Amino acid sequence: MSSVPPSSLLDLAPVLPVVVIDDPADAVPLARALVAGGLPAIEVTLRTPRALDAIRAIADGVPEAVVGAGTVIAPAQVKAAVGAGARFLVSPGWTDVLLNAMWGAGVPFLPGVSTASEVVALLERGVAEMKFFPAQAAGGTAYLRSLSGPLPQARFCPTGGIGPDSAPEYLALPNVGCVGGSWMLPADAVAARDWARVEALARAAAGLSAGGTCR
Ligand SMILES: O=C(O)C(=O)C[C@H](O)[C@H](O)COP(=O)(O)O
Repeated sequence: MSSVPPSSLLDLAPVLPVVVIDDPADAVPLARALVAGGLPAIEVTLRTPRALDAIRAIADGVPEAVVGAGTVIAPAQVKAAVGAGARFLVSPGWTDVLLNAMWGAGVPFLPGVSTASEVVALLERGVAEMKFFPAQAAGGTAYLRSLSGPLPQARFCPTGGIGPDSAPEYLALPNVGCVGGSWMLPADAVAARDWARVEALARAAAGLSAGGTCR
């Protein structure tokens, strides 16, 4: 089974796919397509009733993937996700209660922030890697660039409204490790189980860098 390297969740790949899985039977072929395309870290959002089953299926069936849970907003979900095999946790926002639960889980985590005060509060607690959410709506690259002056020690995975065209501009920022997004999993491709198309989109995403392509 793969484990998240001690260095950083943000350095596994330039793009972290954010996945919504309705049918756990899709989990393994979907994860295989992403891994084959060069995106090993996969965030399965806890937004569907069978999300934990999807995480378990990927953890068991695709050992080369690094599967994590997204949309984690309650301590009970932390426990359930790690129990299902999640190797990292991502939240859209955070509270002290949630942060304590994620600290206690023993896996890397990215709490969500969208303001400077939230960043400072996380740094105060010893957390320097976070999700910037919702990235485009909360100020995009201009906002993150502004944060990098006073708060250079904070590193981000911006997520929300990012696509292949805007990703390179995020990746060019000194405080961005990777970007999150769902564009490599178009709803019609998933509905049609067109895993070859998902793999091709993942491959293009994996090749993104600050310059545009070929990291
Ligand atoms: O559920 C969560 O915790 C999220 O992170 C929401 C994400 O922002 C989107 O699912 C991905 O954003 P899009 O690339 O705009 O689709």
